[in-house]
Amino acid sequence: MPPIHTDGLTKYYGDVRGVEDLSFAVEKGEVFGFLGPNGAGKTTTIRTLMGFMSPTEGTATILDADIRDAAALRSVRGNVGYLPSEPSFNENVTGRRLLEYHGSLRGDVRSDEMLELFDPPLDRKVREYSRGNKQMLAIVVAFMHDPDVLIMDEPTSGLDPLKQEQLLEFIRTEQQRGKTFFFSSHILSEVRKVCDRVAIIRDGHLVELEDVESLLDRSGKVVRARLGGDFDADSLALEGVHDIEVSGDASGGERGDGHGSDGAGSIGDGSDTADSDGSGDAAAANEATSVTFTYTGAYEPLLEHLLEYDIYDLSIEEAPLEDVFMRFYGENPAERVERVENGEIEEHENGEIEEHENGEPTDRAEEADA
Ligand SMILES: Nc1ncnc2c1ncn2[C@@H]1O[C@H](COP(=O)(O)OP(=O)(O)OP(=O)(O)O)[C@@H](O)[C@H]1O
Repeated sequence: MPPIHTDGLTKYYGDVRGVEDLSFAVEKGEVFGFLGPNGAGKTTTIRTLMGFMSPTEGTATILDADIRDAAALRSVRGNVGYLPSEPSFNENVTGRRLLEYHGSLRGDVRSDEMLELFDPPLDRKVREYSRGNKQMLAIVVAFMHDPDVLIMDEPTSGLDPLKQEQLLEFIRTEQQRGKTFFFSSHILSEVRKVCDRVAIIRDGHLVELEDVESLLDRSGKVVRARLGGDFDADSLALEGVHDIEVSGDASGGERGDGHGSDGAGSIGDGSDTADSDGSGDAAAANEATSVTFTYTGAYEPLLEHLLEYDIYDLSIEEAPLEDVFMRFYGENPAERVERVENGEIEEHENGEIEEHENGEPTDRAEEADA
């Protein structure tokens, strides 16, 4: 049995859905990312997995212990590390005292080693701790008994960028020692650095489960450029370019990078673009165009194309997770299920949606099938 396995895991808070019908397995030695926007159900899943709440339906196992069986779960706790989303400790004792206490519960194999990487001020009382200090203390507590399975809820939150990077690096090293990680995040970039596979949860439903490389290939990059020269927006219709927005801009910098300025408009929507700032002929030589788009292809053809212009600024970043959701899962999954049940749409195995009219496939859908 995989170290973590869920089977139809469902948790409702009264009438409020936390998560519904989650089924997945986390394999030994895997770093498994659990991704979703705020309120998607990440914490609910983790707290249910840890046995802090009973599932409404379905179940899960951790190291073969059924989470509904408190005694079984207790027997494996010593081999599970847990990092909550908002660590709460007894505020009136020192960090050192807390480590001694947790060491007495589950053992302390490596707190000294951990403290070299994550170093909260141990002799101060926890109530004096900053958010980042508390997070570091919680990380030491999660790892100090050297568990085989680590369950972590947004583990980098509260850490400064250097410590965030150290934690991700530490996770990679621990994975090589055969440790299994299940961690939630809403930050795609950190997930891509360490995870083998990701599950994406939205509105309590699992909407995707795939390896990270495939997800990133599909999610694309956000490209922002400020280009000089005689910019022709239509020429950007390269394969893999989506959601183009352009705006006129003055290259002297008075108007910032122009992103999101009043002049913004989509190609084809009839809005004025390169000249929208009305800067006139005198400024023409200094005129720049800001362009933002999503790109899913190889870099070379894109860069070759952009090099036809003077490039004042260029940034290529991963698409925010929210954009990934909108691109691939723009519809609320629960509504989608309802529409399938009502015969309004049909969902094919390749993920394509076929629209029906009055319960019948449209001509367009039939053509697509042919
Ligand atoms: N104690 C609770 N009582 C009632 N509803 C709750 C409770 N905890 C969570 N919920 C609801 O369950 C859903 C999932 O919340 P959850 O906290 O699991 O999401 P999350 O993905 O962890 O979000 P975030 O990234 O903001 O921490 C939300 O609709 C939330 O409002």
